[in-house]
Amino acid sequence: MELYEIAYSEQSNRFIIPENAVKPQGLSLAIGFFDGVHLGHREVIRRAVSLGNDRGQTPAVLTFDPHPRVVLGKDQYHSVLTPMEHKLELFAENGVEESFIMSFDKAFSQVTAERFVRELLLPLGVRTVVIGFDFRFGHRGQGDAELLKQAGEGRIDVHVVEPVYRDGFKVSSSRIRELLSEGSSSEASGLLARPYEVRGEVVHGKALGRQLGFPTANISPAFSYFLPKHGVYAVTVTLEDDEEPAVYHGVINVGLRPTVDTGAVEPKLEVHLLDFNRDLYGRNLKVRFHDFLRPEMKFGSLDALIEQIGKDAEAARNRLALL
Ligand SMILES: Cc1cc2nc3c(=O)[nH]c(=O)nc-3n(C[C@H](O)[C@H](O)[C@H](O)COP(=O)(O)O)c2cc1C
Ligand SMILES: Nc1ncnc2c1ncn2[C@@H]1O[C@H](COP(=O)(O)OP(=O)(O)O)[C@@H](O)[C@H]1O
Repeated sequence: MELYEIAYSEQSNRFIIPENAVKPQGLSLAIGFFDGVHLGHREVIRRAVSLGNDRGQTPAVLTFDPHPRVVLGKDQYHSVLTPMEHKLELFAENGVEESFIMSFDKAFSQVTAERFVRELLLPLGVRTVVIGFDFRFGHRGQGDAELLKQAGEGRIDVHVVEPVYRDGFKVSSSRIRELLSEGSSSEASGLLARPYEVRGEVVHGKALGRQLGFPTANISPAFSYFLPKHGVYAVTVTLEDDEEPAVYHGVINVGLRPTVDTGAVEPKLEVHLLDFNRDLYGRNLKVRFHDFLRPEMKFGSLDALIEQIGKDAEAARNRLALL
C-alpha cells in the first residue's frame, strides 16, 4: 500500500499534495477518521474498494491525524482505539491500495468544505467517494454528501453507507469504548471484527513477579490507547520483532495493583505468558484482549494474590484453548 501525507499550508493558502499521489485512472476514496476500523468503517472501506475495482479506479482511504477533537481543544487527553500505524495495516488488509493522511491542524480546520473538495479531492483525481452516514467535513463541519456532490461539479460520484447494527446497537467507536470500559471485551471484538489490541514495549518493573512465581512483562503502551476496564483478561500475545511471530497465550492485569502499590494513578499493563520463559525486556508486544476474567482486587496478603493469579492463569488457559 502506498502512503501519502497531505498538509494544508497556511502561508501559501493551499494544500501541499505530493506529485506522485495524483493518479490518471482516478481514485475511489473512503473518507473518515476510522478509529477502531470497526464493522461500520469496514463497510465504508469495502464499498470504496469494490467500486474502485469495478471502475478501474484505485481504491484509497483518506484519514486525518491527529483527531480533530484534539486539535480543536474539545478533548485534551484523547485516547485512541487504533493508532495510525495499526489503522494503516487494517486498511491494507481490507484491499486499500493508497492511504492519504491529512494532517489536521488549526489552519486545516478553517478550510471550507467547498475548498476541501475543489482544491484537494478534485486535483487528487477522486472520482468516487464513500462516506459513513454521519460524516461531516470542512470548517464547522458544514460539508456533507450533498455538498460533496455540488462542489464536485458532477465529477465525483458520492456514496453514503447507512449505519451498521449489531445486537440492536449502532456500531460506533463510542459503543466500543463503552463496552471496553465495562469489561465486555468479547462484545467489543465482535464490533471490531478482531480482538482489541494494544501495542507496547516491555519495561522493567519491581521484579516482584518472579518472586511471586509469575513473571509479568510490564508493557509501556506505544500510543495513547483507550484502556479497557481494570481487571484480568485472557490474552494472546505476539512478539513484534520475532522473525516468525508465534502467538503466545497469557493473562494480563490492567490496573493500579492495589495489593502492592499505594496511591498509583497511572494504570499498568502486566502480562504473564503461559509456558514461557524468556527475557522480554525491550521487546515490542502486541496484546490482544479476549475474555474478561475478573475485576482487579485488593488482596489481604501476597499469598492470596499468588493463589488468585494461579487460578487466573488456568482460567485463561481454558478459555484460550477454545480459540
Ligand atoms: C494475572 C494477574 C492478575 C493480577 N491481579 C491483581 C489484582 O487483582 N490486584 C493487584 O493488586 N494486583 C494484581 N496483579 C498485579 C501484581 O500485583 C503484579 O503483577 C506483581 O506485583 C508483580 O509486579 P512487578 O511486575 O512490578 O514485579 C495481577 C497480576 C497478574 C499477572
Ligand atoms: N512467562 C513469562 N511471562 C512474562 N514475562 C516473562 C516470562 N518469562 C520470563 N519473563 C521475563 O520476566 C520479566 C518479568 O519479571 P518480573 O519479575 O515480573 O520483573 P519486572 O516486572 O520487574 O520486570 C519479563 O519482562 C520477561 O523479560
